[in-house]
Amino acid sequence: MSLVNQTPQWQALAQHWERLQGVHMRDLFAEDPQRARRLSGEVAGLYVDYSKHRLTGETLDLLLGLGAAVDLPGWIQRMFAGERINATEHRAVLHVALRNRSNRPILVDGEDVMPQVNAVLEQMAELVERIHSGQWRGFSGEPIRDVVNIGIGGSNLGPKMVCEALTPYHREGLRVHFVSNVDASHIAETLKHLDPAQTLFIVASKTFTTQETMTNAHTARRWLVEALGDEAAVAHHFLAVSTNAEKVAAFGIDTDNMLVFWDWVGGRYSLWSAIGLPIALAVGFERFVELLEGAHAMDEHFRCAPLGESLPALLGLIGVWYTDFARAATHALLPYDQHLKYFPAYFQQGDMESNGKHVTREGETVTYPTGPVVWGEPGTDGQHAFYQLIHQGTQLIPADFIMPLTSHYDVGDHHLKLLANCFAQTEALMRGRTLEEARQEMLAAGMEPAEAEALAPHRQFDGNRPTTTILVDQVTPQTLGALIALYEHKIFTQGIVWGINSFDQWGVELGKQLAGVILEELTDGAVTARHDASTANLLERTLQRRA
Ligand SMILES: O=P(O)(O)OC[C@H]1O[C@H](O)[C@H](O)[C@@H](O)[C@@H]1O
Repeated sequence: MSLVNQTPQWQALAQHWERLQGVHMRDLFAEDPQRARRLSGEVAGLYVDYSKHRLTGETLDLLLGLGAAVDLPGWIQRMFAGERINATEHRAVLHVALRNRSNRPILVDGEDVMPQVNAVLEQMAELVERIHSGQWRGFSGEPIRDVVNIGIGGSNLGPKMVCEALTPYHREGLRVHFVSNVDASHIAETLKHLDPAQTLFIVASKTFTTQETMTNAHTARRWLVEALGDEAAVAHHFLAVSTNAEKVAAFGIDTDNMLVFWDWVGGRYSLWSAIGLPIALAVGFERFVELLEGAHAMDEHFRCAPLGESLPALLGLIGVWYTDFARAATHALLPYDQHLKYFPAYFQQGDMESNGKHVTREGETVTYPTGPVVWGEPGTDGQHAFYQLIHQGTQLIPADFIMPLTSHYDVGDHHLKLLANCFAQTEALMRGRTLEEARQEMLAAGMEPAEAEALAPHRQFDGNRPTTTILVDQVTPQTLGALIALYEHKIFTQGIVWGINSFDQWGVELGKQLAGVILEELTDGAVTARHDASTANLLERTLQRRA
């Protein structure tokens, strides 16, 4: 296929964007009292309002036309059918199979993957039960009180984000920790407070070769064996989650203590697999299944709904609208829930590793922007830090506001204040404040006309800044599952429109290779490889100063 920006649908959108300049959302709302109702939808416990966007019915028709032109519906079917759509790695993309609660057969090369998926879920359930009931004992016979997940990237961010998000559901008596960074401080500070006799490590790595994870795993192993005085202790204190049984065995973890997943699960889409074990340990296996159910409900919606009603497809297409036509370079995720604090970081990987690509599936260089920079922090904290730029800066930053209607914490009027702030922000971003309004407000407050005149431009807001609001009644395992799947499919939609492969990540390889070379040089104390002058100088200085 030629580049998507050569299609008539794209050209029509570009012209349409030009025509929409000068149209303010305020006017769109004023013209159409049904706008909020028309441009919102509800699926799997999520209510999504996408009316505060710089778009009209015609925009949506054109975007849907673009989705049809790139055969988005066909690609959705191909993913769900287990086709090897990750062509650079010759892999299917089947995180949806991991949460396929209908158990509908999903075939990869003619073989149904569901029996394997269900078998590992069984294994997880048994393991969780044994650990929770105290049947699983440490080497010296003590029950497990602390679980340390050692993993990085997709083998860390997902379970960490979900464990934090579901804090109100945590079971008593078992604490879950996450160690990811190769910086020694991470593991040292974590282990400092733990009792080896009561600690279980999960070494989580799809490849079981990742430097950071292997380094931390070896450090944990040494710590344990030194404390318990016997190599045999490892079998009682280490589990592995991986696709690579050989490497797990080579590390010294009994493959009986290994949970598998498959090459058709991308690391950043793996929390639904045994990589989610820390979640099941933190909140119980039933809750983990509810998480899967929530995601499955969103999957079914994405698989079956027509594009015009598909919330993930619509959000994806609206994202394309801003990235490619408004040239917005970033996208903010703003959860109004403190326990969703890792949600932006999680989808930073989810989105940026998936759609941070500059060639099409066919290897052609794109001539349009692809994945935006994804970032964010929970509200209301962000309001007092970076929202200024979203309101009055020179960049257009589409933002998602994620808001639970009820809190798990019934404390005074905190939650009403949280809600009020969330809605006020999106209203302010949309409406803005005209120069005249700013002037009149100051005059009404008794300010001298000359000063009001001088200050008005500073206190004027253009508004017309786009936001999506996602409401959930409460953050539960189910609604969280649906929310994560919503974003996963949004990312998929965008990758299809841009014609890129969202499921590989070759961009992280080069740095890894060079790190290997440099590590050898640092270990040997001599710079021997060819480096640019800056790197060579930095390495020399490092060696001198550390000598
Ligand atoms: O699970 P692992 O094989 O250890 O990989 C951990 C992470 O490292 C890689 O560098 C990739 O960029 C990530 O997609 C992956 O999630």
